[in-house]
Amino acid sequence: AHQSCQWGYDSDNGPEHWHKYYPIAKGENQSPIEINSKEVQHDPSLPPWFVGYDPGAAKTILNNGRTCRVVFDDTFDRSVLRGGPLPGTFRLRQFHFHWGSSDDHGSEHIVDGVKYAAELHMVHWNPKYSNFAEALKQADGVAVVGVFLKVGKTPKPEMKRILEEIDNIKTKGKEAPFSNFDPSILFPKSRDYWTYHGSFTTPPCEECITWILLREPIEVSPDQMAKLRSLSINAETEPVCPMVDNWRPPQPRHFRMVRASFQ
Ligand SMILES: O[B-]1(O)OCc2ccccc21
Ligand SMILES: [Zn+2]
Repeated sequence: AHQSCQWGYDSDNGPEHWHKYYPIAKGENQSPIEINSKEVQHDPSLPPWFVGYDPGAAKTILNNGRTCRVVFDDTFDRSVLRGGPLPGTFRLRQFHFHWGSSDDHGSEHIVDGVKYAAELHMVHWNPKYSNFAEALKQADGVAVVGVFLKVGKTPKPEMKRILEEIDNIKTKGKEAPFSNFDPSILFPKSRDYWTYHGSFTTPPCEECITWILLREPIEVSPDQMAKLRSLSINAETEPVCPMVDNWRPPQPRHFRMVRASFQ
């Protein structure tokens, strides 16, 4: 089949290959990046960010063969993100995760050398553009709130509903209803964040994302991580291939400034 629809995270279709069909993958505004606290600039003028999510906007949970994604109704300003570095309100479209094959790695962004077990991406788009496909062609088209997942002793109760659905979406293409869920319950206590301009961490790697990375990780249990790793990338009829290590390594920062909302 056409290679471009077969990108993945293996040695023969992984991040080192993506540029062949998505040349922007070698661009100067790629994500993820390494965050080095010493090079970050505290910007006291950065406002706080806010979300107003309607639990009724949650629709389905999906295994797309690369991640576990929860999709929301984004046909109007129903669940929105605003403030922080953003111009206006952005509509919540979906959230998904990236994780490792063991607890000591899996996040995409790395903070002062620390790799977290996983990274949650809450994806929003700028409704000044007619749709998501249009928005991803614009530098101010998409805003992603990134949340690090750290493994500790206590499970994160707010993750339970997502992980309970995993058994219904084990293989690629499986989808299940997922309703009445306000994803802001997944956020940590602190609203402190780093922000910089970057890209999708997956093809098409478009450089359309204002990243808002939360400093405080949320804590999940080893069993909760194991549940996430029980997803498969294969379809039901194919040999089992675990969905793990679906993260892109850090990309060159080039001349980009990372700003911090905190001292
Ligand atoms: O590349 B990503 O995983 O990170 C940001 C994003 C947004 C929408 C789909 C996939 C992604
Ligand atoms: Zn992502």
